[in-house]
Amino acid sequence: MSVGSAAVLQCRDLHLSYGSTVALDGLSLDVEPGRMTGFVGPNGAGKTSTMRIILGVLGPDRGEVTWNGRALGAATRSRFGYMPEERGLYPKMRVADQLVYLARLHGLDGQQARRATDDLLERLGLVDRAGDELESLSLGNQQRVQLAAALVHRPDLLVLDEPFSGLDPIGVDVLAGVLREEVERGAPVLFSSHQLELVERLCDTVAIVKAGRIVAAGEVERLRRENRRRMVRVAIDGRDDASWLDGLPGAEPVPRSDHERGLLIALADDVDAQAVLDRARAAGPVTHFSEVLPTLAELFREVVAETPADAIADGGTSGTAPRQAVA
Ligand SMILES: Nc1ncnc2c1ncn2[C@@H]1O[C@H](COP(=O)(O)OP(=O)(O)OP(=O)(O)O)[C@@H](O)[C@H]1O
Repeated sequence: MSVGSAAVLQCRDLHLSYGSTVALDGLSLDVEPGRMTGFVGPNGAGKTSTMRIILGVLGPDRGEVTWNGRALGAATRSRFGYMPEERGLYPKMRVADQLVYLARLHGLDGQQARRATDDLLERLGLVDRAGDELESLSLGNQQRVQLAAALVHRPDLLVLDEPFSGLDPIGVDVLAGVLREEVERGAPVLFSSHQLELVERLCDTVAIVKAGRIVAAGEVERLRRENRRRMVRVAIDGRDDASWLDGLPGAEPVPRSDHERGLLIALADDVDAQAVLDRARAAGPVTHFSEVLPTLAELFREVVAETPADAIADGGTSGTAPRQAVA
């Protein structure tokens, strides 16, 4: 993966095994300032392991993590905010007390801790739950408290393991809004998720991991544009059929996964989209013609499917290079 020159956090060539299971096999990842980075990959690909290494919960067998070019130490890590996969707050403790306590552990004085807590309860829509025991809250609200716990010391970086899992759409919007504010404040966010539509909507940058290594990384828009599969959408007034494409090699109708009007057509590399437009115009009045980019979910399926599944089994010599990295 090429190095984003502005990256504040860099994971370089991380290797990690649990006994005979290889979890990370040369994973390199950049987190850049001012960006929300989505960390996606199939189950067991290595996302949680990477995040644990960033936070120092685990040490890698090989490789390193740097912050502004320097090896990570405990002092720097204490400035990170972490939302672990296994949520770890005190079930019987009241929400506000818990946040104040965590803020104090991070070195805030009583007044600062109270102010930070009140501010987060407000931003996360939890003011009226402040005095309740954590375990009495719904899972979605407990998740909001978890995020508050990661934020209470105004961290320099946020690392969040599946922060959106199980949230309803309003909860998603609340968390997403707070994360966006954090990025704007100056704390880059790295979060893992299996909700690819959400990642596409929220993230500036995405890193796709498979079998312990990054198989595609970069700006979401750029990855979608640089995907090899070109498609156009064409609507012709009064025609639903695709027979007007007959005899144009390399232009194939594809099943639609949405409810947009018109015909979706995949183009081979050597097919000029204008040739398709010319055909369409000859067939009737064209009411719509546009380029269609693959969704992140489609891109994910493609890069995950095409990367050799034996990348780990052979000790890492046959891995595919990342498709694209942030320049
Ligand atoms: N404590 C452990 N002991 C043994 N193997 C482990 C342990 N933790 C993770 N693994 C293995 O390491 C690999 C990477 O796991 P990891 O949890 O990092 O993946 P992940 O991408 O976060 O997965 P998911 O999306 O399912 O949460 C998997 O093969 C997993 O089974």
